[in-house]
Amino acid sequence: MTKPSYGVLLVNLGTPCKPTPECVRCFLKDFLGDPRVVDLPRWQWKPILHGIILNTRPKRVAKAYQSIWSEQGSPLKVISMAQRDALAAKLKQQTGTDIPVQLGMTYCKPGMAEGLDKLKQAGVDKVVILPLFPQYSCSTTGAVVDGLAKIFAKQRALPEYRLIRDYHLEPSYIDALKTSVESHWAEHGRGQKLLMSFHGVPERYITEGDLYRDHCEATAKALASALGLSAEQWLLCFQSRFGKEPWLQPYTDETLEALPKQGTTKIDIISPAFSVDCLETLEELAIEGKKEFLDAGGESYNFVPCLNDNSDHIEMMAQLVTLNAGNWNGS
Ligand SMILES: C=CC1=C(C)c2cc3[nH]c(cc4nc(cc5[nH]c(cc1n2)c(C)c5CCC(=O)O)C(CCC(=O)O)=C4C)c(C)c3C=C
Ligand SMILES: [Fe+2]
Ligand SMILES: [Fe+2]
Repeated sequence: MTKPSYGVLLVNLGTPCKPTPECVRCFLKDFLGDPRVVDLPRWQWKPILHGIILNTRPKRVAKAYQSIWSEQGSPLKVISMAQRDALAAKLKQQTGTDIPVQLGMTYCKPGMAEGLDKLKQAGVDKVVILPLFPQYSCSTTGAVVDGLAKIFAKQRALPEYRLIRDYHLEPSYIDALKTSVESHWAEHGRGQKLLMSFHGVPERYITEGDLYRDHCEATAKALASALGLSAEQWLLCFQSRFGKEPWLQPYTDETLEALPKQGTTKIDIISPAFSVDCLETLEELAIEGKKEFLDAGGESYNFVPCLNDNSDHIEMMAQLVTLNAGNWNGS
């Protein structure tokens, strides 16, 4: 059998293995313990994390996970694995060769080390690494790079690797989002405004150099323009704030509460920063966001799912991978 010329590591954030307070605690300990995510000095953050957050948050968040859990497990992991399989099939169809694709997550299992090991066992020493965060942030893609450095620090030989830092303006990504919104409109009708709700980060990360806000704004403008929306027909907002310092604004929850009072009672909402549906979309937007909007006087609230394993999303990943593999293709 011919050796594959390279492999692909798809990376997503991570998720608890079970929707129980114990597993959520273990996930939050790993995730919120990463200085890329919460960058406060350790002496200040560790007592808050271990003394307060890990004792109070897991019970509440486990309930939220239970409301979205599927028979196969956490949606984030289940859909990411479907993406992995679909991408491997697409690459085989396009290149005629078996290009191994593995999933690795920054936190919890399967980890990036496990994914890289499997690629090594498949015989590849060249890897395209695709973090599934379309917009770069130090708190996501930055954390992936730190995680890789920790793994590589324990190895004598390193694979050759190419990292796709972001794809926030990739035409095939914008096109896939456009198609998804248009088919949603065709099926469910169209609201007065399209809200594009991105995961937030502390505002300070941006003033200190994170590219995230610029990337979100560029994605949002490109999508609005692809859909032919005028300035009054769409809004950019940021969800999931955490802690006391200011995060990127406008906040999604405050926007949802304010819109009906301003005469916007029918909306569609999409979350382009997430490659797969997860707690932040299925619970925070599709369940809680809807309640907030309807309670504030809204009449119609339609959540547009993430691109997940849609064929044009997988096609986009295959394009990004083969482009970045460059001279590895066929080597
Ligand atoms: C505390 C700081 C946080 C930063 C900074 C942050 C950035 C960030 N996160 C995502 C994507 C996801 N976050 C998810 C869950 C989640 N995020 C935070 C906190 C920060 N995120 C917490 C505490 C949680 C867990 C839930 C909770 O306790 O409220 C998820 C979902 C995981 C799942 O299992 O479904 C994703 C995905 C991005 C893209 C981002 C910065 C750009
Ligand atoms: Fe667990
Ligand atoms: Fe998050």
